[in-house]
Amino acid sequence: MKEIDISQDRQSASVALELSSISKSYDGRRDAVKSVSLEVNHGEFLVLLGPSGSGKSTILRSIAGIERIASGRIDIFGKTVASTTMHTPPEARGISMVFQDYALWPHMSVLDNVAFALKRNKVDSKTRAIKAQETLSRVGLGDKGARFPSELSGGEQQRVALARALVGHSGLILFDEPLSNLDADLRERLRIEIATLTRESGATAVYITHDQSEAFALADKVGVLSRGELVQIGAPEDIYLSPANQFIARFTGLSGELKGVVRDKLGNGLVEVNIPGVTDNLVAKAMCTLRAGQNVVVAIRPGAIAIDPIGAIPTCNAWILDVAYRGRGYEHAVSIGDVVLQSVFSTKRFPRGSQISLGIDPIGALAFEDDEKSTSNSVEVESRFSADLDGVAS
Ligand SMILES: Nc1ncnc2c1ncn2[C@@H]1O[C@H](COP(=O)(O)OP(=O)(O)OP(=O)(O)O)[C@@H](O)[C@H]1O
Repeated sequence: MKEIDISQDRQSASVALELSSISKSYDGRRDAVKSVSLEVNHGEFLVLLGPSGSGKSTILRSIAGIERIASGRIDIFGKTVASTTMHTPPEARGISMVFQDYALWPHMSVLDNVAFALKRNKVDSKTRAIKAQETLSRVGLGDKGARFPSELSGGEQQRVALARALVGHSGLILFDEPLSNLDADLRERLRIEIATLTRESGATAVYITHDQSEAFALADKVGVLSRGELVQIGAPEDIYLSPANQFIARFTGLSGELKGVVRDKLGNGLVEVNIPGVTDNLVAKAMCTLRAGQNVVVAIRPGAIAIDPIGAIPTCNAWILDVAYRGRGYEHAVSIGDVVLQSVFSTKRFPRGSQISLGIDPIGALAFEDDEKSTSNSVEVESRFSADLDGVAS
């Protein structure tokens, strides 16, 4: 099988990867991926974010050639590798992959694992060993080349897998939740290494995860998936500040949701909302066309809430339900009306049971049309907030 020569295409094509309306079904009935189209530019880092079962792995495996698409087209560096009628096998797509279970060859030394990636490019054995050693040094494992994978920690094994992906300069690297088997501290360190080393190498990356803080930290561009559909794609800041719908707002981190009725339109895309029992003048950003009298759900980003705001008019009164120490400050759970807002950050500790006032910044108060037509505020919100996102809205 002739391998695709990407070296020339890479220089000419600003679009490194193009998915044109790809669909895939495993049982012939329900689509695991529904008509997904997107482009990734050369050198760009795309993260596909979605809950379990949203189709992330299916898209990644289709790009790699492990799965056949039912319809649509996949182009890599300007060459079609998959369509309804053709399928280039994985080994001929010129792609590197980093898996969550590392997928190293157990019988080969660490150096050989990395060097092996160069074998298919017909690089001579001496150059292979030199390049593999250089790349191992770049990932901080210059002294571990003679070991076998079983003699390394999980984090070190994942670094070897990263070195193997980087050494071949394949141009396109696919990451399949590579950090999910690692503990929190190591995850953060390796995330930084993946971000910097991949960018330094000039490779284009597609990375899948269900962790929104990981996605926002890594990506130039985030694609959000829900039930096999690409529901929004854009810069992390755009997705966080202007989520296309309530699902995306929830999935990317909320303190809570408040149900209310639009009192007035204020201009500049803002509306004044009456939240029964809480406040009659919550200023929120309209996320769709809204009119006075309309029922809305206001999704509140954690970074938008300030306790006892200084120099600003408070939005409402609230009570502290819980407080948790987080190193750089405290996260509070606060009760307003019959709603609990979580992850309300302050550098000051507010004791449980104390009454406080809350300021809510409209930049993180996102008003969506409420389909349920009820103004009860007893909605339960699964807050997936990570403190990492605090700064995004500010
Ligand atoms: N080999 C398979 N056979 C049948 N159905 C499958 C297969 N692989 C995935 N699916 C189904 O396709 C849909 C998308 O699955 P996929 O694994 O792509 O999602 P995901 O977002 O990667 O999920 P996770 O984060 O749990 O890995 C799901 O409904 C899943 O049950």
